[in-house]
Amino acid sequence: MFNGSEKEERVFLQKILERLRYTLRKIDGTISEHSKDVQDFKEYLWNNMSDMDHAEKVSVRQSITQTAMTGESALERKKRIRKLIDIPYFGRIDFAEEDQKQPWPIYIGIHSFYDFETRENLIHDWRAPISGMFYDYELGPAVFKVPDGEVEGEISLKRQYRIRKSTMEFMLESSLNIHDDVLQKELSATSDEKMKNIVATIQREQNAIIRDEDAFVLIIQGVAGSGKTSIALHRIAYLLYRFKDTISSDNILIISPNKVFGDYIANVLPELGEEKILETGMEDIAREQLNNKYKFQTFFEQVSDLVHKKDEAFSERIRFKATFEFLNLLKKYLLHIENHYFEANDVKVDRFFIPAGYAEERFRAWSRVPLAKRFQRVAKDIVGRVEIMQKTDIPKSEIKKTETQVKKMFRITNLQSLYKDFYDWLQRPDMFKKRKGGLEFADVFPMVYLKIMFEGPQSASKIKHLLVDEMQDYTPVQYAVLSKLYPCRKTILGDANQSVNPFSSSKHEDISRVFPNAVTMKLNKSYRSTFEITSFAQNISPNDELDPIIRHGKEPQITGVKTAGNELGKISGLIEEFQQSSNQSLGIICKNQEQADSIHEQLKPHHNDVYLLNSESVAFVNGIVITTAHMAKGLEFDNVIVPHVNKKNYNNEVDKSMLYIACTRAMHQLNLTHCGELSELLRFPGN
Ligand SMILES: Nc1ncnc2c1ncn2[C@@H]1O[C@H](COP(=O)(O)OP(=O)(O)OP(=O)(O)O)[C@@H](O)[C@H]1O
Repeated sequence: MFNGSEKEERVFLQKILERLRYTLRKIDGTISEHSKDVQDFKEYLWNNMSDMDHAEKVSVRQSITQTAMTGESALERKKRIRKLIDIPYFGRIDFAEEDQKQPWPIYIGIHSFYDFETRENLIHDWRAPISGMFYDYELGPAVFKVPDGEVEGEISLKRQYRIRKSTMEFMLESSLNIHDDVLQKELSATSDEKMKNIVATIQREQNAIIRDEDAFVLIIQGVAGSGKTSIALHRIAYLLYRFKDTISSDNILIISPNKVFGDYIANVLPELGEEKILETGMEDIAREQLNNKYKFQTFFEQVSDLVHKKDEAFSERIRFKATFEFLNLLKKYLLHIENHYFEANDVKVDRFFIPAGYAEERFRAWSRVPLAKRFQRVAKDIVGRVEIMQKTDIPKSEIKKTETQVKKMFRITNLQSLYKDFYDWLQRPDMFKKRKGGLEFADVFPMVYLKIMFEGPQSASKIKHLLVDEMQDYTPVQYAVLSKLYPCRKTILGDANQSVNPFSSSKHEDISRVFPNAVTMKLNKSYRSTFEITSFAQNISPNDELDPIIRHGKEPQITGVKTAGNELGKISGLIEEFQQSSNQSLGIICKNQEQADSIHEQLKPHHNDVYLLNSESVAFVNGIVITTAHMAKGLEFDNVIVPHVNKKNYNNEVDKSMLYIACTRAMHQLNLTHCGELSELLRFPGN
């Protein structure tokens, strides 16, 4: 067998490293040659400019561009080879096609490595079709796809390696549960500053999602810690590889909940050798679509208001606008205004008169054009007709006047008045309430939707794939807006159990109603937390489908104390314990920002390295972080402390969501503290 023993594998690794280093030296040589060539061309151009004709100058400039481009791609290759020198590969399968006797070893890494001198493909990219078998099969029969069908064969060996800084730390021979052993090691490690790639341990059900090429809209419903975000980013890397001729990183947009989350995940794609992708948030989209004309409450503020005060009417308005039925009402209203709000009149401009009937006929004829755009078209038709009749051109000023007259035939054209009118038409004027600081957040997207449908979207988008994370926090109207703005392929992921606003959360079934052809895939295995933490969180918000990974750790601890001072003392003690441990990150996760601010103020004098994360923050930091459940969504910490879990602080549906999110952020250790009676939400056997 090729490289049968571990000793042979270690020798082979050295050989591969040698080839990689040799290639790196060659690339370095090429790069300096190219930069010298560019320099020479430039000097030549400079010195001979006056004697050269136009064609000659163009030709030299083209050579400069060409050489510079070749130099850049050499630089790109250099980056990849450097990464491979650190970790050349992480897996191997030996595969024999059906009619072959001898299996053929396939080493799998983050990138491929083709040795141009020996003409051998020494390392295969994890995204190559053949590498897919590493994730999908154990020993025995296996299949992979090729452009004209499938190749069947047999896997006779499967190995995993952990190589770091060019040194093999361990190598594991495949038996049925080997995959689990390596996975367990990865999951037990302490957290990193940024989300990391998981190429070496992608699980079969995750691989199916990463490599899915059929679904136009793919919805991933996954339990907390099931790898949704990781998988979605690996999927993007896969799509960029698979469709490199038609899609590049600037054709992909991710909608993420906040800047901290964006920063936290920003490293995954570059680690996988791809460029960063564009990122935006729902509020930015709304601001752009509304041309920055309207002030509005942010989603964060809406959730804060909900957490702070009980205002049944406010909750009811949110609930009402978060249903699929509400989206249908908006659609019906648009139909209603199209049919009833245009009252054609005779057009009388300085030199001409056109009867109302013609304006009416033209308005109906343009039925495929958004209402607001039709005014211009109708005016143009009217002017065109007059020009034919009068055999003369109509001056611009009269065209403008015609347009104004046509526009006036529509009962309401101001967006905000139209939006208000919608509630009058519904006979629910109580559902629209203006607040001091601008629109309520629940009104923002219905208004954006109305605007897009009334006026048409701002501009055609270059986005070819849209990624929506934390899907549970967006309403059907928000999805309808996304579908109008980005009529491209989509991957939408989230968890209905982790909504920060249960009054306006969406389940995958709700989202499927907006995208009827969407394919839903589920991830039920939870990887982030120890079995003990996952079981604890399950008691707060049970989910029968959740399948926890069996990795054991300390039982979560709830500590009740007599005074607020004692609670702070307990938290301080836990911080010291953490500082003496090997763990890297500690999240102190509060219910709302005031509580986070207050704990921060009180802890600061004793611990100068605590960092407050709020909605203004733009970057994630490792270490001791004090934040809210809302901000912590999507993030993870080695240790988590949830303070103030008393009856008064955690008692309703919103609180339950916050508590669940907070607890599921913990990877290895979870502590909860309270002063006063323990919250009912935590009264389950064992507490
Ligand atoms: N196949 C895997 N191999 C190694 N680690 C994994 C794997 N799948 C998930 N993980 C780890 O599990 C943790 C959770 O992953 P991720 O944050 O992507 O999950 P999520 O479903 O988006 O979580 P949540 O919804 O709770 O925020 C991360 O530490 C990730 O590295």
